Amino acid sequence: MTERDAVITTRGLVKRYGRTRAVDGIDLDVRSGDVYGFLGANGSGKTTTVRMLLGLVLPTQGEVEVLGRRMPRGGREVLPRVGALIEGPAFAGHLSGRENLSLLDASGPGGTRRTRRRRIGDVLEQVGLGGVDRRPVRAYSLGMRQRLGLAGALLRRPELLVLDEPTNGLDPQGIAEIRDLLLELHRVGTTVFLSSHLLAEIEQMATRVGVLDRGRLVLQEELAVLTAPTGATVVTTPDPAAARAVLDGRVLTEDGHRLLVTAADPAEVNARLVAAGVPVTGLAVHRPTLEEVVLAAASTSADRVERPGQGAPR
Ligand SMILES: Nc1ncnc2c1ncn2[C@@H]1O[C@H](COP(=O)(O)OP(=O)(O)OP(=O)(O)O)[C@@H](O)[C@H]1O
Repeated sequence: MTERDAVITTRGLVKRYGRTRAVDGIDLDVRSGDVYGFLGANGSGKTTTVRMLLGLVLPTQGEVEVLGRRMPRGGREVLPRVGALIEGPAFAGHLSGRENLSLLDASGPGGTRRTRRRRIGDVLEQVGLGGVDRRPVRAYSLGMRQRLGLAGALLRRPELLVLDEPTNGLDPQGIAEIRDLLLELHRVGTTVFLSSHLLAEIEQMATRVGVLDRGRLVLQEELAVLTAPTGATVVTTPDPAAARAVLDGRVLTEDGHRLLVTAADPAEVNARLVAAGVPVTGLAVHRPTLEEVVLAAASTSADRVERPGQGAPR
């Protein structure tokens, strides 16, 4: 793969609050075209990191570079090119979504007045709030506020989106819509930095993953590399004992009718079993799931990030 431009780089980034090391020496490497999934349990330091990236919190130690500029010094130049959504975006409750976006655009740098109306209309449509844009924000659900926050992040058509738990408060349909929207923005060239405590969300969206565990980055790698074939084949058979006899010593694990076999080529395993008269009902190249990878990297963090079908580990 060719080296893509660095979009976010941190070196030895630390944030201490009294005796708490909220962020403990992390080296982030986010490149142009990534959907970077920043995975960590609640309290692992994601929000503190995001705030430092945007120059909202000063690091205790270490360096941050965003779009080639040191932060927070380069903020005036960099921030107009970045769309950000951080926990619980603040809006004026008595104003409509459209009015809030208008205020937001007028107060920040780079929001040309001439194009404001059109840009606001576009982003409200994009996040699915086109029909309710005149309702006061105090009548919005949490999910609608989250969408409005995302609309605010998109107003300047940013090169980089930095989103802290963007699907918080959304129902499954809302989550799927935001996922599709982010993937579409990524497709047209936006780099996305996405923090989440949801393994499934990161696995579905990210091209590159960073795992934060109690302030430390315990894993950072392309998702495709993390979940690359392991060189084993998963065989499903109604007669595991017979399969085990035929495959003589190559069975790594057996789980009911499912065997994990040392063999990179499922066809070869199939041919041997079928030749010996052992029925085969399923064959697949084995790949680890993100959950397994996270577990191997740091058991403590995997215990604490939320897996599919679990409640939030607070
Ligand atoms: N302003 C602050 N003062 C003191 N401690 C703080 C402050 N902000 C964060 N912390 C502490 O730093 C640690 C990391 O918090 P942070 O909010 O960054 O985690 P997080 O991964 O974003 O979690 P969540 O998803 O719950 O927000 C926590 O122990 C938190 O209590």
